Amino acid sequence: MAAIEIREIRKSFRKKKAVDGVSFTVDPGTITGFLGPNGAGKTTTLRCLLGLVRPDSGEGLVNGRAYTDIPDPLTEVGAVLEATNLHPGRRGRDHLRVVCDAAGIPVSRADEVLEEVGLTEAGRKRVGGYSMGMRQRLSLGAALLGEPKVLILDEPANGLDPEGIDWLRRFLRYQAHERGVAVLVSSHVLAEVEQTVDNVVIIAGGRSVQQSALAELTREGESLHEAFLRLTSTGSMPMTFGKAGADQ
Ligand SMILES: Nc1ncnc2c1ncn2[C@@H]1O[C@H](COP(=O)(O)OP(=O)(O)OP(=O)(O)O)[C@@H](O)[C@H]1O
Repeated sequence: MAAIEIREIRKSFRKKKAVDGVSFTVDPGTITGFLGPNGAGKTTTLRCLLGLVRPDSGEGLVNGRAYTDIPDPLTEVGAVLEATNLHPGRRGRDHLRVVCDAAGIPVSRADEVLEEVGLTEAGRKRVGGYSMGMRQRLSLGAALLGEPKVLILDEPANGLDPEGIDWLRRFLRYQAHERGVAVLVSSHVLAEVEQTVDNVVIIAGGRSVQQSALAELTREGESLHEAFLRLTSTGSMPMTFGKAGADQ
């Protein structure tokens, strides 16, 4: 059974179609990059999967169940959609301990996880003083508390410096390939995605335009960046700048 299954999800906001029939699966032990231009419908799809938005039709399943039907979701699914809902006055370590308490997870996991995400020292400081990269890592840490076998991450590389990005790549590969976790990760950092993922799902305008192994997509020598532009480009971005461009 697939660890994550998206079945024909459709969602409109007012009359605008945000997601228009997206389907794909993610198997245990694999990393799938979920890619698409701005506004393609990635976050909406992930929010439907996590029960935060009700799709108009279709469904998202984790281990064969809707997220909202999972009794102890943190032990089955780790999700980070945005790293902003952190209390600025709370210390990083306390944030994790509060999550443990609420989820019935032993608080000793907080220190283990701080070490895993490289925040052992910083865990004693208040989150208000964290950089964006530190917030990302703390949010990722919170997602790991229940030792889930499914990870769903929306733009986890946002705000990470090169060392942080390198760490994230090794971390995701460890989770998938050593621990057997199913990882679904959206990203715009294609050079990084290319070095990290096993499979790609590319959507544009709410519809799937590619689902395959990364190796299959780039088999003809095309980079992921080139393939992405070929599959998703609308030609709506200006190609020239300044006066010369304006005159043409
Ligand atoms: N709550 C909402 N209300 C109205 N429109 C929304 C809402 N959420 C998303 N949309 C619209 O749905 C479309 C898809 O948005 P979504 O955030 O899912 O795209 P995305 O692929 O995650 O984009 P990005 O890469 O820019 O984060 C966009 O046109 C967006 O404006």
